[in-house]
Amino acid sequence: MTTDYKIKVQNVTKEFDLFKTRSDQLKAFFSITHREIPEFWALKGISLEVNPGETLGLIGVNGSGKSTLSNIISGVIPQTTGVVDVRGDTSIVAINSGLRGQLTGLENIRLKALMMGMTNHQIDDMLDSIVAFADIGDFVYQPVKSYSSGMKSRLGFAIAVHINPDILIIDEALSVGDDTFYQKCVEKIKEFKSQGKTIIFVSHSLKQIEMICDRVAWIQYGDLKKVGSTEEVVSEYRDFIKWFKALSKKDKHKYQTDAKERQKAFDIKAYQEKVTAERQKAEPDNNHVARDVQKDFYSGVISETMPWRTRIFSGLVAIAVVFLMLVNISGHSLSGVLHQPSQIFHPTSTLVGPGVTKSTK
Ligand SMILES: Nc1ncnc2c1ncn2[C@@H]1O[C@H](COP(=O)(O)OP(=O)(O)OP(=O)(O)O)[C@@H](O)[C@H]1O
Repeated sequence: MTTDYKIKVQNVTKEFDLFKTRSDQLKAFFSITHREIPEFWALKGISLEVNPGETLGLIGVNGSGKSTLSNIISGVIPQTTGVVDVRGDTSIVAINSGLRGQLTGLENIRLKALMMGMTNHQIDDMLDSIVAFADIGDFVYQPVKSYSSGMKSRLGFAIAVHINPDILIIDEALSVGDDTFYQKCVEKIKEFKSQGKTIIFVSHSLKQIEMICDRVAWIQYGDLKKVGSTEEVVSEYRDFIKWFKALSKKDKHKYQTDAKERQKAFDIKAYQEKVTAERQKAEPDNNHVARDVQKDFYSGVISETMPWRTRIFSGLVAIAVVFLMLVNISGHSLSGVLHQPSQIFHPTSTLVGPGVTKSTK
């Protein structure tokens, strides 16, 4: 791995819990161990780098993990383990992400630009240009939830290119627009490339990949199958698609089911041990390899479950709140109850009617 990368992804995994109900999700959040919930590993340890000014294509069959990886790189979702080092602002254009359905097109433009640190004055200056690029007419005044996927894509792309990010991530956004819009986007992407910007381009269209990308990463059911020159990787991927298409319906189903089963059965501890062993081999004099790998795996990660200390603290706060409520209801002073705790069960007065109390003493 080099040091002058724009994006580095190292040993990145992503686990999704396959909850059946909302209450299962809530229980798992508070429980000490929630491993009885089925796991699904959308990414099983991806390592790659993107160089400054490079356009990297992401290809792979449906459900292979392309969107998960691009969402992690753009900070939309956290990784489960691994290092994600992104040197610059990212802007992601995806068919179904980034825009708030309740807000109008104009409000979305303002929100996204404000989130990127622009001032209202700067936003006013470029508003007309964004609206003209999106070319969605009066729909710009309507809530985004009423847009077609092509319109969402147009608006998303228009916003993303105008806020001028260092890194542009395009996830299938060109596949839903019409030809005129597609050409406009391609021109803009070329302009970005000539300005030396870094682009990650996710697409099922190998023609688009070949036209736009300098290198390609092929993601296959959570693994990085191959990364290399566009020509080489696309050619190998085409061979795979040809082979897959030639399978019988039953064999296709088996191939996909086996891959998904492996994603469910993925053992993160075994993977960490494998990475540790490999690094130890590469760095025989390093006595702290296990510690370094543990740090790389978990230090940059935001836990989606409540950490132990937070659980204990939240529990103590909840007990204190209930205790103070009971003291208040009992009518005794806090010091009195602390002195003689049984007082909490003997209120000083009882309620006999609306706003009327009767002393029990
Ligand atoms: N929130 C989630 N909960 C559970 N599983 C998820 C979640 N998001 C994604 N997945 C699963 O993770 C895997 C990877 O999904 P992802 O959307 O990254 O694939 P993709 O390569 O972008 O697919 P496509 O080409 O169809 O867009 C899929 O099996 C998907 O079902």
